[in-house]
Amino acid sequence: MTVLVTGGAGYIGSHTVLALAEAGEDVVVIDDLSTGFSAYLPEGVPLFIGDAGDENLVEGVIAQHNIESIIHFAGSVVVPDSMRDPLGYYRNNFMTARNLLNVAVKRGINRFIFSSTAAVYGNPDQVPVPEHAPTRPLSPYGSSKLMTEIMLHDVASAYGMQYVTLRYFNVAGADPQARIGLATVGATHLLKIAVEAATGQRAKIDVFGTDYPTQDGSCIRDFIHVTDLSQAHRSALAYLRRGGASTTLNCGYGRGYSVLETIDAVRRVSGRSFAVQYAPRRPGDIMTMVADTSRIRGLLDWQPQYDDLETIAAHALAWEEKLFRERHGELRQAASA
Ligand SMILES: NC(=O)c1ccc[n+]([C@@H]2O[C@H](COP(=O)([O-])OP(=O)(O)OC[C@H]3O[C@@H](n4cnc5c(N)ncnc54)[C@H](O)[C@@H]3O)[C@@H](O)[C@H]2O)c1
Ligand SMILES: O=c1ccn([C@@H]2O[C@H](COP(=O)(O)OP(=O)(O)O[C@H]3O[C@H](CO)[C@@H](O)[C@H](O)[C@H]3O)[C@@H](O)[C@H]2O)c(=O)[nH]1
Repeated sequence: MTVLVTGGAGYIGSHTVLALAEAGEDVVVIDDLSTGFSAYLPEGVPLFIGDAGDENLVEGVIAQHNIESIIHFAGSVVVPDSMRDPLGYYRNNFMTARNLLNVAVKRGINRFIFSSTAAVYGNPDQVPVPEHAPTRPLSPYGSSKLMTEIMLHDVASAYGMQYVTLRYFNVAGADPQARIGLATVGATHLLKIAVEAATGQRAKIDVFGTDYPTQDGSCIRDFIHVTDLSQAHRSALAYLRRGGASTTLNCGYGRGYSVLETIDAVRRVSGRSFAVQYAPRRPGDIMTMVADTSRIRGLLDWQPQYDDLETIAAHALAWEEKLFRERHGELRQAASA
């Protein structure tokens, strides 16, 4: 009984693969390494390098391994990039999932966990936002995820598949032991940029929009620690294995922090100050995004361990310092070779 994880070499995927492997699950990964890193997979986890939308590749992996469920992380993830390249996002998020589902149906795999996003809600009428709130994405990224959610629902109804769609809010932090973390070069996530500034890799951080009608004028986000999120995937898998009905669940803690508060948390845990520059609003940004978490807390056996912004910031910082040392060391070695 093996779990196929697409995008398992990426940020959230690698933390989930680690959580599954540590729990004794058999896991195989398909990843094209476009933004992922094979080095972040635990030893012994087979990696198939290629496109999760390549039906021949997926068929081959399923034929070789006794796959009982699929966790689908693979995709393109940057909201502003999707504004510039909508077709790329519809291809890599929607069409990849379509092909993967086609093979899953052919091979009779009937448990599927899908990485969706709070971006499907757009600007919510109600905060915290419940799962039944209207979905009005503001970006092609959010639309591509919503279209995939709808397709998954239709496929599951037609072929007797059970699924859990997880709508992640803002994922941040790193493995508490700093074994893995967010390593994407040029990542645009707020906490990543802030810890890059705190470690001197950036001269400043821009705050995109300080004129929102919020307490301090900046946007508000609900940050979830990546390790807690990885455990939510394990809990979702257990839920499906005990026959749980298909469902859609918000993944957050239910508390919002402004962009400025988040930057302050990084300043506090790092003890370092760095320049903060006010900049215009970023196209596609949602103003306030906070999860109503009653459904996930009611349905899954899931106990978050790191529900604290400073802990999230501290883990992100510890990982960034390690990554910086590693990359700096590599550069020095290359220069002296
Ligand atoms: N990071 C967040 O805050 C966040 C929030 C909501 C949803 N999500 C979703 O979670 C999932 C994982 O995101 P992440 O933050 O770990 O990003 P990531 O870029 O680190 O991970 C994506 C992984 O998928 C791989 N990949 C991309 N396209 C592929 C393809 N066609 N075939 C095979 N592999 C492919 C990449 O190489 C990478 O390893 C994505 O679906 C994303 O939309 C992320
Ligand atoms: O240098 C920066 C980076 C970000 N922000 C702001 O910080 C907030 C959060 O931005 P970011 O970290 O880029 O995350 P989101 O745009 O909220 O999107 C993230 O969270 C979504 C779910 O809410 C996921 O779907 C996306 O994949 C993930 O990138 C936004 O208001 C940004 O404008 C800044 O002010 N300066």
